[in-house]
Amino acid sequence: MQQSLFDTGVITLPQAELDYRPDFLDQCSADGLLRCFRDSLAWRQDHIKLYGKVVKIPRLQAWYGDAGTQYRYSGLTLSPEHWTAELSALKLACEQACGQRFNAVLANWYRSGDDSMGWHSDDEPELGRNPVIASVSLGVCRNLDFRHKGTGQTHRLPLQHGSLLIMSGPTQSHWQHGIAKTRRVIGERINLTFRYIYC
Ligand SMILES: O=C(O)CCC(=O)C(=O)O
Ligand SMILES: [Fe+2]
Repeated sequence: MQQSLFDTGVITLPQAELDYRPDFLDQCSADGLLRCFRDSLAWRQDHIKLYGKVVKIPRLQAWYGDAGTQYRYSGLTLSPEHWTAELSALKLACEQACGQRFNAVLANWYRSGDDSMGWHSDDEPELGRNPVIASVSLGVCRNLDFRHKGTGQTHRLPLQHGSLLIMSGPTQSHWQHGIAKTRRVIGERINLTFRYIYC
């Protein structure tokens, strides 16, 4: 872990609090965690209902957390798997970087440029007001796009292997974010968003 108290990367957008730390993990730790999470997490192919049709979510996901932390998303409810040693260690590093506790993590595995995540805000009631979300990226660089709900302003943030993005304050109230598909032939990426769920 390479971050220090002075190594901050604030991104200035209206009505958002974003702090991007590209060097959160050293190369060797990031490589090891990518392999470890890909091979050992309880990946699932979930389905959601979209305009009355059941469709595959365009990525694999896994939900880990303390007992009682449930993940609700588009009519889907996931119960948490038990923390693994590697996830717990990464959670601790995120807690130290953010100065706050987390009790759950959503892992997303984008197997290729064909996998994506649609526009959304992490604003479910169980996250509380102005949630702090710590997002760790491993694998190929993908763009996280932001779109302001009122003005339509957009901002593109490439998320590097081993980076940490902290979203906090009013970000989720005023902005949506998503990962677009890309036609470039690219490899895989795993993203982990650590959250605090009120339950
Ligand atoms: O893959 C990413 O960087 C975004 C993940 C995300 O927005 C989420 O898990 O809510
Ligand atoms: Fe999100």
